[in-house]
Amino acid sequence: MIQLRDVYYAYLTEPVLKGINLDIPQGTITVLSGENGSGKSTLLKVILGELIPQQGEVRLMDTPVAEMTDFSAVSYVPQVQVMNQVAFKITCLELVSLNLYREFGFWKIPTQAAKAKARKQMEALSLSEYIDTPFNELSGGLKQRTMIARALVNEPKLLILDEPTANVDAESTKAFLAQLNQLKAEEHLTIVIVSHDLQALQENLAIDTHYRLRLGELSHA
Ligand SMILES: Nc1ncnc2c1ncn2[C@@H]1O[C@H](COP(=O)(O)OP(=O)(O)OP(=O)(O)O)[C@@H](O)[C@H]1O
Repeated sequence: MIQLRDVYYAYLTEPVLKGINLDIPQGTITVLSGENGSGKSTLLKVILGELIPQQGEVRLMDTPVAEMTDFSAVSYVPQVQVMNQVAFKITCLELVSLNLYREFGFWKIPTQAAKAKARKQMEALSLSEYIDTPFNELSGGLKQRTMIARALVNEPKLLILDEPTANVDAESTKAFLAQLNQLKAEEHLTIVIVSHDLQALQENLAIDTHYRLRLGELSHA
């Protein structure tokens, strides 16, 4: 699903990523940890083709990422801050439905079918009571969960999560990680998680591989 070969990336002169090799098979859960500033977000951006490495090769779903035009099978949820707001008034259901825009048809507005799918996805993440709530009024944890519902609604093959349990209480974290296990087992979803919350992950998540990024190099944790 993801392959990196000898990848170097530098913003300025000193490389942040120094010869990264990585193989992530389909249907696995990979955890990526490392100190603040160790390059985790940079690595995610390289995997997603947002940053082009100066050296090395990045392949997503057997295609060089630089040649990919259709990213519909890839969902990325950046870290959500409590202060994150969307610029216009929108309910959670509308926000989740918007990620089905490929199905909107001629009028380019969410269809009833898209809304029904979004509703089902929100229910699966225990968000039923927030369907009509304006997104900007939610707490950080609920915003995070709504963004994850949005990421899952178009049935991706690859889900990349940056600090998904930050600002989320212990009980919701546990429920959310159980859902990730289920998505791996039932949908064969490939999941990559950047996290500091290692104890919760190790206790509740069916992790296949845990890598640590340190001084620009990746090793098994
Ligand atoms: N746009 C940029 N321009 C220059 N340097 C940058 C830029 N973005 C990040 N860096 C530097 O690259 C290094 C890695 O940053 P990155 O955000 O990838 O780390 P991180 O492990 O994700 O950190 P955190 O855990 O704090 O999110 C840091 O030294 C950071 O200051």
